[in-house]
Amino acid sequence: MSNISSKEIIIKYVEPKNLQNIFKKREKNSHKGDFGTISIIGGNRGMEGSVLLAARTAIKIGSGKVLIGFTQKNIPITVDLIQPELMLQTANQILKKFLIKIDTWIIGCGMGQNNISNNILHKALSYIENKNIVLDADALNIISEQNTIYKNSSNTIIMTPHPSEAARLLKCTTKEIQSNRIKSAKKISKIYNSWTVLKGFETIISSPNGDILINTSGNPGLASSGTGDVLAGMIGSFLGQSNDIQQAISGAVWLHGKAAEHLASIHKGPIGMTASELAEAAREILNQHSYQN
Ligand SMILES: NC(=O)C1=CN([C@@H]2O[C@H](COP(=O)(O)OP(=O)(O)OC[C@H]3O[C@@H](n4cnc5c(N)ncnc54)[C@H](O)[C@@H]3O)[C@@H](O)[C@H]2O)[C@@H](O)CC1
Ligand SMILES: Nc1ncnc2c1ncn2[C@@H]1O[C@H](COP(=O)(O)OP(=O)(O)O)[C@@H](O)[C@H]1O
Repeated sequence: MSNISSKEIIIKYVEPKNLQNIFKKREKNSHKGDFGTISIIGGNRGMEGSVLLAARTAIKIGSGKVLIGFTQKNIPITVDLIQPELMLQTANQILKKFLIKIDTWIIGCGMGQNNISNNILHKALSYIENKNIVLDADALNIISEQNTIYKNSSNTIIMTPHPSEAARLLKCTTKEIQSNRIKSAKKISKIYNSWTVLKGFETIISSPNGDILINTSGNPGLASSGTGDVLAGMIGSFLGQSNDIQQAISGAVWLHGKAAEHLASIHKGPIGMTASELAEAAREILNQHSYQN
């Protein structure tokens, strides 16, 4: 990785040559159990698209099995006709029936901040043990109001705030976050004992102990609804496929940006690029990089 030293920190940049635990060929005798069982919790009324985007992405970039747990009383749809591979449940059913089968959780996409989502987040964070949990969107908004929510967790927590969500977590303004993005990401990691992915132009990744990686792939085509859900799906999917947490997170962030660059190169962006197209492009680039030699 290329290093740029400043007085206090060494900044490293995400580079594909350092992502070999993620971009790799599959063993000939592999089976779906090798590639993770992911559950995505969220999708309140009117925001079902958010979990669908994350889940469709996770399966497209290689997860073995993907379940959605809607934060609603009943499932709003019984099958996703675009991606019928997905298993659809309510969040409560997932926590009751599938808890020990799931190795990676993504919680928060379109989850809302009502009683049901609050209750589900509390349950999930107290029931899940020794797993990877990606906390996105409304999970972060809820936590920012009640930050004692997961004290002493045995789980590895990955927080993926955009600048305004980061501002809510740190109780400051979005402008303050943007004026020192590295410091903000490190601070979130320290306070919440988490990996932090501070999204936006040049996404910052901070490890729980404050090591920093910066990603430079991407373009303004990503400034569009649902691209964050796609990123959450990618991070969760790679976490389910590898034990290398740093590579799983940085690989997802890099691939997300690279997919946007690919779409722009074939004139499907940056203007009008959609989150759904991003997942398709990411699959193409992932296969190219994994099978290039
Ligand atoms: N299809 C769906 O159902 C979708 C649902 N979504 C859900 O909608 C809910 C609201 O999320 P939103 O993120 O829209 O609303 P928020 O109010 O959390 O944040 C939106 C605002 O954050 C600021 N912001 C974001 N990125 C920034 C950047 N890079 N630099 C500076 N400022 C930035 C901007 O002011 C922006 O208007 C969440 O539950 C989310 O998961 C979204 O994920 C979009 C897609
Ligand atoms: N100008 C930009 N350059 C690079 N990446 C961007 C840019 N704008 C947005 N992104 C990326 O797009 C994604 C947007 O995520 P988010 O704000 O959570 O969207 P949503 O809530 O609509 O899903 C993040 O990964 C962010 O880093």
